[in-house]
Amino acid sequence: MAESFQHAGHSDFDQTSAQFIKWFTEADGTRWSSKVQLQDLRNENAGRGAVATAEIAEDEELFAVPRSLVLTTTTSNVPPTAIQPLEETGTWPPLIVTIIYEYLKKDDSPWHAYFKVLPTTFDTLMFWNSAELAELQASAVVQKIGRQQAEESWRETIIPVMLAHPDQFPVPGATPVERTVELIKLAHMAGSLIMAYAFDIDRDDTRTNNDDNDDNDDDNSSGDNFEEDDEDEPFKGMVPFADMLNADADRNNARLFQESDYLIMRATRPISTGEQIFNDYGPLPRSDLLRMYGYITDNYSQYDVVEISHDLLVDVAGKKHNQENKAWLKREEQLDELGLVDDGYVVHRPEPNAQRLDDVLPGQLHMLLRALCTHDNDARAIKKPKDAITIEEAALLQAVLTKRLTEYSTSYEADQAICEALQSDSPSTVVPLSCHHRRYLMAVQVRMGEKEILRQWITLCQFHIKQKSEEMASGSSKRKYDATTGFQSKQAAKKEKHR
Ligand SMILES: C[S@@+](CC[C@H](N)C(=O)[O-])C[C@H]1O[C@@H](n2cnc3c(N)ncnc32)[C@H](O)[C@@H]1O
Repeated sequence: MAESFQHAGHSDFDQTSAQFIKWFTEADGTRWSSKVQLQDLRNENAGRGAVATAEIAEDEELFAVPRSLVLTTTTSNVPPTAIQPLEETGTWPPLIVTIIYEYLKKDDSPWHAYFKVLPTTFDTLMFWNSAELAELQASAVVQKIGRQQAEESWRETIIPVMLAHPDQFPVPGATPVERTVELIKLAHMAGSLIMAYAFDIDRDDTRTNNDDNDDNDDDNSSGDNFEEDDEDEPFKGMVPFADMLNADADRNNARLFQESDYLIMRATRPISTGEQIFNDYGPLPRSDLLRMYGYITDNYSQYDVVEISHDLLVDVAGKKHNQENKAWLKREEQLDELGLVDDGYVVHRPEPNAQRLDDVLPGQLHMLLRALCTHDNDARAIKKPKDAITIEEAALLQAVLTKRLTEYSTSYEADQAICEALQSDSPSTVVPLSCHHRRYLMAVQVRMGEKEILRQWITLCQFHIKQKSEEMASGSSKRKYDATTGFQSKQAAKKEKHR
């Protein structure tokens, strides 16, 4: 839940919701089912949310938003002179400027009642202080926040444009430096609204949703710095009411569909009376959910990931300081040409019933392990491994994961004790100074999830090594037996060759 909600009294909060509903229902062309109610869910730390007041059938329309009500760079009257200079900067910067423009117009903005229900402060990682971020320990998400890069980019793009139009962007400050400070604060607010509230607006007749981060948010991984310039980058807009829906992993039961004149929210499952209506933000790991939306729930833990850096892999394999090792450098170049080298590799949480390393190890990681384990005088070209993971490869992976685990400064068990204390009657005793209680708990839960994954993978490696060793042992006693008969099977000979 965004922080600003916490301070509003019940009547203020309800009154703002009522004014927003009135504005929405009176706007030209909107439709809204009487079975959908906007509710105060602050007791669940979830701000506002939509709840079903009667049984809703699958596919039933919940509400419909005409395109004219969607806040975009084209529906707003933001001066073209403020938008045109940003044409080459992607979708985010012009929309940030548009949101700031409408926000500063206050009562004169057609979206005034809508802004009243939108937060101005957030719990997303962009707004965590250094003590709170430190509690995420070695989570790779910390490197993805990009606050400084965002601000640097804004100083070159949107800030000059807004400073050049002081009448349209009236902010306090006697000097451009002072006004820049105010505009940066507003850009953080607008950027965070886009991150957590905006939808991809397809221009053709296809489905749309604010799960723009579906593919684990690669469009937004650098999107924190709000400087996308990908030609395929989707057009974005703020869709009133649709963005009042919360999300919760597999409890999601609604989706936004795009038609030529309308964006329509429909139920994707039957929804019972009293049930919350959830949109789908995508299968996000909790680290990214925290980064982009500022909340987590246990239901998202199934999507958690850990990142292993390329440097760590190479380091543990003993190749890091091996600039003289021409064989390895050549192999690394080959891997790069095949598009297999990244700064980091994502390791997903194994399915609960996963038992075999061979079933869960991604092909890319297997190829890297194979390349790292290949003997230096083996000049064969790198190919996708067709055979099982070797003991050496599993041992290298286990060593990498074990080292990765040591990068987190507390043990899983210590975190478990912290979580229990935080959920006890006197939680404040364990909250470090300068940390907000809820943020601290979420950070501990995220780092625990990552440690859990590392431990699960280490167990899979250990099991694999044990099993392979047993197979080898029984294979060699079989060969001994075979030797007496003078027979060695083709398969055993092949296995032998690959060891
Ligand atoms: C698209 S908005 C949904 C409306 C929001 N609850 C509000 O009151 O403005 C997304 C934000 O809602 C909150 N949110 C969404 N789903 C949630 C959930 N399951 N639990 C807690 N907060 C949630 C987070 O603050 C998130 O950034």
